[in-house]
Amino acid sequence: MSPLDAGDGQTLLPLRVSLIVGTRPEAIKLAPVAIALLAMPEVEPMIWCTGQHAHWAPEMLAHFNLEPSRLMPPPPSGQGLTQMASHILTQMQTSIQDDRPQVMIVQGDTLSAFTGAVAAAYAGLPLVHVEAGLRSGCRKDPFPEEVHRRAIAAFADLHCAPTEAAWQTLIDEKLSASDVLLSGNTVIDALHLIRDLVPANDLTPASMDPARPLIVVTCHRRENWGARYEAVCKAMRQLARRGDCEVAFVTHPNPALSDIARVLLDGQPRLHRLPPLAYPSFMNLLERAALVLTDSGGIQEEAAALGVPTLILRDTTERSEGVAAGIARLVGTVEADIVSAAGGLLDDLPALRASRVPCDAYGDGRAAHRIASAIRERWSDRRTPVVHPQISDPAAALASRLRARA
Ligand SMILES: CC(=O)N[C@H]1[C@@H](OP(=O)(O)OP(=O)(O)OC[C@H]2O[C@@H](n3ccc(=O)[nH]c3=O)[C@H](O)[C@@H]2O)O[C@H](CO)[C@@H](O)[C@@H]1O
Repeated sequence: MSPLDAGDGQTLLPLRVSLIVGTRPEAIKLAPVAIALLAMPEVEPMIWCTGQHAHWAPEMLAHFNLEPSRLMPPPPSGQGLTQMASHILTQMQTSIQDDRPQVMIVQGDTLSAFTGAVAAAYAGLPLVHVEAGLRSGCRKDPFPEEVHRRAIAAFADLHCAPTEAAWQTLIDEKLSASDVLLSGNTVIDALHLIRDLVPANDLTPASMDPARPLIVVTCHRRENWGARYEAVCKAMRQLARRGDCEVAFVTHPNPALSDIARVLLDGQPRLHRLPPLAYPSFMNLLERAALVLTDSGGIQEEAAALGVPTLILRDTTERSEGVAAGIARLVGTVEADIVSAAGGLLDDLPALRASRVPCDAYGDGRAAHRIASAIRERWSDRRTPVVHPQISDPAAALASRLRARA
């Protein structure tokens, strides 16, 4: 029987599923799900870019040979969370009216994920939450992600937990086990896919000595803006001055950060301020790192999968698996603490290199397949039959025309 055949001679249209992509990490983490759904003839995936990262999100999708089916107009720049949310929510309503999805998917904890969940609830549509069940334990950190995660859990019908701990969190929050899927994190699928799709791309600055251990740094979370960000930059300056390592500080285009970065990072011989990198290039850099310092969620997961020891530039993490496995450690954002933690590791390079053991706590690279299969199984009955135009009785039609002439 064809996947488009209902079995009683009736032809069914594919299930229309919209994937909400707002930011760079959502594009990376939903690309494998879109690819898995595209491989299913019973499903018609549609990627909606909300305009939150208007330029970055489509660019990241392109690395996976994916194109958005809808580009919403970005929220006007310089707006606060409330105005941005209301702009995206209005766009979401128009998109639902025009494209008539039958299931919606959101990922993680961004503003786009949150507004997508609200829009699905208002439209009465089933909602899938990818990367469900992460909790930092502190409602205001990271902000606003932690409140978004908790709110999305209240709207979702299928919760795709990336790890056993996340699965247990959702069960402890009294969700029915039949609505919680232990899928694994799709970022691990993305990492494998990108290695297959794009040739390795080495963007190391010529001034970087490949013989020295490489430290990769990213820092841009909202709660680290201001004095904390300055402290991180100053710590990197101190580490670079040791002269026995190369520091690649991959920056974020937010002017509130890039201005500070330029002032505090430039002019140091072993400290390299790099612009945001394309996903394949960033993965290439991460693979070569001896140590990573980051406040990013996705990078904690990717570094663990690659076995790169990680110092987390935050006071809490919702990704406790890496810490439990010993591949990651929370160091916060106090300058002296960062220098002492990273310096201690660099002082014993053989031990640092020996600790480079890939950790599979975040998934096995098959998360997207599990999620796509669960969606197909759960909501195939929402597919609508093809409506054929009425075939009229030719004799009756002729009789009626003759009657009309008479
Ligand atoms: C701490 C936190 O709340 N983080 C949330 C945030 O992501 P997260 O903190 O991961 O967001 P980032 O902006 O750091 O993006 C990380 C991703 O971008 C890639 N990268 C990074 C730098 C670069 O130059 N080029 C590049 O491609 C990394 O490989 C990684 O895959 O939104 C995600 C999407 O909902 C959620 O899963 C995370 O929980």
